[in-house]
Amino acid sequence: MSSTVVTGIAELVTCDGTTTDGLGIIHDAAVVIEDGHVAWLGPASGTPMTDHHLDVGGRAVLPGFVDSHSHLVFAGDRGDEFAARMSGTSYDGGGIAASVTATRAATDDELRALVALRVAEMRAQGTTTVEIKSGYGLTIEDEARALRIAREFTTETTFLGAHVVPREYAEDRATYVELVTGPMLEAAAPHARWIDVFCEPHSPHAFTLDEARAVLVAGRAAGLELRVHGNQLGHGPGVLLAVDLGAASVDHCTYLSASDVNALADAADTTVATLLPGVEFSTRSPYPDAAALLQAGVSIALATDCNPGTCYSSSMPFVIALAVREMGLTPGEAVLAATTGSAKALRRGDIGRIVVGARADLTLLDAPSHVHLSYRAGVPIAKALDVQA
Ligand SMILES: N=CN[C@@H](CCC(=O)O)C(=O)O
Ligand SMILES: [Zn+2]
Repeated sequence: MSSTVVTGIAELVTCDGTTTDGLGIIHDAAVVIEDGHVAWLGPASGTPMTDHHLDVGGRAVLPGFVDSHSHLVFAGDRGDEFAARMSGTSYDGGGIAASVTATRAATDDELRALVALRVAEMRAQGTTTVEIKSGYGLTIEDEARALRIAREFTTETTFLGAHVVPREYAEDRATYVELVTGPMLEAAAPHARWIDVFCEPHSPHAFTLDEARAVLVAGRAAGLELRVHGNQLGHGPGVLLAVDLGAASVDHCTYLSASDVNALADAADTTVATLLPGVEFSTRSPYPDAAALLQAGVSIALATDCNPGTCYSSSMPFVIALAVREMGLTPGEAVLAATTGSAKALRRGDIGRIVVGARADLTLLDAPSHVHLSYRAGVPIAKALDVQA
């Protein structure tokens, strides 16, 4: 087994929670990596002997970003829909049908190549773990296919047959829910860790509280863990449903009532509120107050939601910058939400922190401090660090 030491780290942001700000920063640090895991870290003066040496030249090193919400398995483009929104058209999920048509028409190899490009784009911006949902197939075969392809890139795969009710079932929603909770779930479950549902009373295409509950209960019975798209387009029951069923995460949380916030605070050990500010950006929606959520004791995460409709950005640095500028987080709070917070949203203890024994998933900034992620918004300073060992 070979080992590599990374030196020249001006600021090592461990996110290990040992300092009051949670960032656990060590200046002039080194990290030793063995067999893909962190074997040692500390001040550079105490560096042990290793087989290989990488000097990063006075830059900051962070835990790799964890993008805990994405929809990367799709074909087609909805730039026209985005342009129309920027001229005042509002989003209601109706455009998902266009992505379903394009995705069904794509070959396996075409879809695989598209996902590979998007995952590479993420890695080039510092993301080392990504969750990928299905949801643009909406037939038994197309959902299973999306998950099979997603599994080639990540273990964090999510069955989202309950993304929208497809056009062909618009007049018979109950039959579609039976399909999603029956044969489609059976075909999808072997390729998925999670099940998700778009619970949204403000969209005629999404699922009601009762439908969403049925989907999640069936998914859990099939051995899947739960996540929810909730409270995206207006106030609704998604957050309370997620908390009630002990979901790992409820995502969007754009519109929250006081009782939603209280419920999330009470459930902070179990259910994370995953904020997706790229969606507010791309749909011209109000940003949720992330600082108030932290103040209330809610566990928060940040993710891109990379998808062809509400946010075609794969960039965690963009999301971090938005969270700081528009949602009231400090640069450090935003980094924590994009690393340990989103690892918690995936119930993963082996990522999102740089500690001995964790996976050596590291992000290198072409800058001396994590503050530059939001200070130098839009500048490509972050990338996943490839280390031999
Ligand atoms: N809201 C539901 N699903 C996606 C959008 C999907 C789309 O518009 O293609 C989201 O998370 O925003
Ligand atoms: Zn989503």
